[in-house]
Amino acid sequence: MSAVAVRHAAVSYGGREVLQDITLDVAAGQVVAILGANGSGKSTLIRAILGLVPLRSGSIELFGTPQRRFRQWARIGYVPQRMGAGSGVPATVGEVVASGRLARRGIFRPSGAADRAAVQAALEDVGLLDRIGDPVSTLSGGQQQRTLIARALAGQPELLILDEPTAGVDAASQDAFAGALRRFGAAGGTILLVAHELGPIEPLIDKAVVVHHGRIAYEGAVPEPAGHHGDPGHDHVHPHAEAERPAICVAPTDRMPTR
Ligand SMILES: Nc1ncnc2c1ncn2[C@@H]1O[C@H](COP(=O)(O)OP(=O)(O)OP(=O)(O)O)[C@@H](O)[C@H]1O
Repeated sequence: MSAVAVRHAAVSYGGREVLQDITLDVAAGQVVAILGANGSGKSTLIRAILGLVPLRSGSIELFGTPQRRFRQWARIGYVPQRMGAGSGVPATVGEVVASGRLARRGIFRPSGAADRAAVQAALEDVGLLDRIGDPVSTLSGGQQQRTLIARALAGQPELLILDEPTAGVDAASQDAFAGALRRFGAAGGTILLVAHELGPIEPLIDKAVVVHHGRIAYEGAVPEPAGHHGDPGHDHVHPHAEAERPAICVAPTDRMPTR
């Protein structure tokens, strides 16, 4: 079964078409990365899947249910593009992560042992359990981002949707993040993420989808970033899994090949 099934979806902002004819499947248990240049429509696609922006045409199903009838939002954990939780909110790390339990337990029921255990497990997973009582504002940007990932994990979702979760974060946070995703995937979780640079999560990716000017330009194995690999000084420190991998543009500086 598909966790996410998008069919011929189009999205417009104020009459300007931003996504056109998007068809995409994320199978249960799959790890799918959405790549593409700035402004290509990646975040809009994620927001459409989450029901945050309306479709102009086409359809989306979540776990086999048409999105407009889907109510089981606790099955989905969402990590937004930028940290908002630390800016001006005097909450502790533990409180932010505990807010990820709300959809699961209902807002009027006090948190119980299961909630506290889930919060602790999620913080341990991202390597921040020792910061549980600290104000979020005292954490680094990467640690704040890990807090948001822990918040999503604490809800024990089946599908994690992440929008550029590691953009600009330090290497330690990237590694902690990759470890948490690896464990989530190994336990059967489904992951859909927008990424600019895959970094340590590249080995986890089952399918890459490149969005270009609002359309899906490529779907398949993780592409080589065009324009860097061929450089004479390029340092080949990572293994190449297959002899032939498609070279396609994923960075804003890359140019699409003309067809
Ligand atoms: N709320 C909005 N209203 C109007 N236009 C928008 C809105 N959000 C995004 N856009 C436009 O839609 C296009 C796609 O934006 P989107 O954020 O989906 O791209 P992206 O691929 O996620 O880019 P980035 O990598 O910079 O986040 C851009 O041209 C953007 O300016």
